[in-house]
Amino acid sequence: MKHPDDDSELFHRLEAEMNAESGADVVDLDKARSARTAPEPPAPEPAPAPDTAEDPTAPVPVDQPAPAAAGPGYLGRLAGARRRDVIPLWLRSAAELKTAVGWVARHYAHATGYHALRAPVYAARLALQAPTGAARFVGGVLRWMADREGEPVRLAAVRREDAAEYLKLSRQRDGRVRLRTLAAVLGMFTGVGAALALYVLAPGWLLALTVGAVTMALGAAGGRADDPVVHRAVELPKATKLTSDIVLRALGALGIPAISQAQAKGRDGFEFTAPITRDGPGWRAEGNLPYGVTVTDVIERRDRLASGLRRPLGCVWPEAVSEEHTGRLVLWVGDQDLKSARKPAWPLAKSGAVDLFRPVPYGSDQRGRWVDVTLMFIAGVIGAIPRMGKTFLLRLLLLIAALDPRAELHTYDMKGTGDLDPVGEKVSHRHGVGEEDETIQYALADFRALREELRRRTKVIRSLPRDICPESKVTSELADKRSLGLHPIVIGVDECQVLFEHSEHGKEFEEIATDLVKRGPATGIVLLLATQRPDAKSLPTGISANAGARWCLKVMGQTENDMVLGTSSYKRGVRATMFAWGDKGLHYFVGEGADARIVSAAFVDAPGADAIAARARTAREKAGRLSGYALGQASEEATGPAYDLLADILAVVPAKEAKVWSETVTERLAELRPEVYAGWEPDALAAALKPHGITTGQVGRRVNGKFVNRRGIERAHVTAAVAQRDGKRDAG
Ligand SMILES: Nc1ncnc2c1ncn2[C@@H]1O[C@H](COP(=O)(O)OP(=O)(O)OP(=O)(O)O)[C@@H](O)[C@H]1O
Repeated sequence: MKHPDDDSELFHRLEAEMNAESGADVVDLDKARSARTAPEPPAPEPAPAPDTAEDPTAPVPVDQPAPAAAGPGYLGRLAGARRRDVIPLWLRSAAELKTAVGWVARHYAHATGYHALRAPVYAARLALQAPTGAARFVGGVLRWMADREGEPVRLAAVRREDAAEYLKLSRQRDGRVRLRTLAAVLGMFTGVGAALALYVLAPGWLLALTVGAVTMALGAAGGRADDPVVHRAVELPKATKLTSDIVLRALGALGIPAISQAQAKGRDGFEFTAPITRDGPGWRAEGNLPYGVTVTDVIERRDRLASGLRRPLGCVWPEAVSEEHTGRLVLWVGDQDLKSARKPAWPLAKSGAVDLFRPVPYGSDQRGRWVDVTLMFIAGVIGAIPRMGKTFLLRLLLLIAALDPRAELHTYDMKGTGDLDPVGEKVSHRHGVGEEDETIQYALADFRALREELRRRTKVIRSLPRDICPESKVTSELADKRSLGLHPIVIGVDECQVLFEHSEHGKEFEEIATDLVKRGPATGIVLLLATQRPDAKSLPTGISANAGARWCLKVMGQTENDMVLGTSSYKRGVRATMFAWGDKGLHYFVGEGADARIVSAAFVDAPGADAIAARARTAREKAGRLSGYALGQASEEATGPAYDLLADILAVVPAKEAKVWSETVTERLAELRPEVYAGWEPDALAAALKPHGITTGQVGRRVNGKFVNRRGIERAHVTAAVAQRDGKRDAG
């Protein structure tokens, strides 16, 4: 830093005064600074020498003396050491072991089948080649007997006209030929003798076996190198082993100046901190990038890295290590592209139930290991551009919720394509499809009721004794107690922007949803929102900022990325923009108190979802937990194409008639739907209304000037029952 001369003088004087006051030595800062950059600082002294203190021009050492600079001692370093697993994780994982054993078994089963089918062809070809093989064998033996291998040396001696050498070689050859001829004749006799003995003495099968083996051996000897009889049953992919050279080559090709410069000077530009090892179905390299280079710089250039490694993009996964510095890179290179790699089957697809308070596997990471999610105590957002698997992911989470019979599901498919119907129709307490006014009203009534429920729950929790509810939140045990009504409530809304952007009720939806996101988790209410347009309007900041779980499939830009995954995620290298178009279901998952992880959601298609939902429904029926929308569906299914008594009553009793006699109602009903209501008496009507919680009472009317009292119903009771059943407040 430069000061104008006079300023500089003043600066130095002030500094000198301040230091003199504090009893410190006067130091020339410029010189002190230059000492820091001096190539070879003088050997550090334990205490400043007296002449240094007196001489203001003497450089001041800024580095600590050697013992202090050495950092923590041996024990300290041991305490802070990171121990590598004795048994690697992949070896401890039963699922991975099972997968690996399965692959090996399938590989050999395939190879056996392939060759067994072709065995007759192999036999025929070998038999055809046998004469050639026999000729080659005889020729080889004759050449051996004649010592053909020594011939070039003998000829060389002839060319050199070296008589002594030639004589020596000839003598040696004569001896060798004699011996070999003898051995060959003996072998021939033994062979022929053995053949004759076999022919005469051996059983048929042994003879056949021997002839077969000799023929095959001769056939193999008669083969051509460029046309093998047996071909490979499996072309193994050439997943090259990841070596340090390959990693360095790829890092050098990224165009990051610090790495390129280091490599130009003959250094590595990357310091490996652990050996490159197998990690699941791939290789793992770990090390330090040069000073100032961050893992984010590498993630940004993932496509170049893939090019440098000569691997498909879906195989190359650079990651940061959260507990280390920002230049610590873990590079995982899979054997197969993640999107084409076979996913393990979802454990809950065929059987099993869920306790929502415990972690449940819902997807697998790049290494094929299951990643868990605990749906309780979170509010979650799912964001992605269209067609990346957002709805499938939401449906998967709702299926998980459905498999806990205690959970009350509220499902809203605002896109209106029926993707959530498997869950909605079979288990949901409330289910709405489409963005029509009717659905919006239905959803609004439900949201309002949920807000009331939230308030009720907070009161219940507050009233519970500390020993039963120690953390002021719902527990699995509390959820079991039906009398408390604290069972999990899981609300899933696909294309939630339809609600929040609604011209009339948008604000109210936003208010209630924000409340549910903030206070819902502790009271056992889980709100899951999915949107294909993650911006402040479709996902209000009050909601996105408070969501405890975030799932982000492919998005196009930094704003959407940070909107779903949290502020600064993009900067920290958590970038859902790097997913390819084909990476369906692949997403970053933030939650479970862990750093962002790349997860490939389990794939459950519509028929699969139907089957799981049917299982969930059976479990609910057994537990007597089926309610609301799904129950309505059930009774309709059971009674066939039916009538809706309450709706019919509302149809025949106009709003202006607050109270009406039962006989009048039955008369009108019989007119409306004679095939159903003909012959109904007031008693039958009373009995049919009883399950809906509606009782008949005395209704007075003036007939011919006289006041007559008869049994009748109140229209308001019917509208209330319909509202309660359907959540339609405006049913009347
Ligand atoms: N986990 C997955 N694994 C493989 N493929 C998936 C997965 N999830 C979804 N897909 C595929 O992606 C396609 C799109 O999924 P989905 O309908 O959920 O997308 P979306 O993001 O909801 O689209 P939109 O915005 O149009 O509603 C599906 O047809 C499905 O085949």
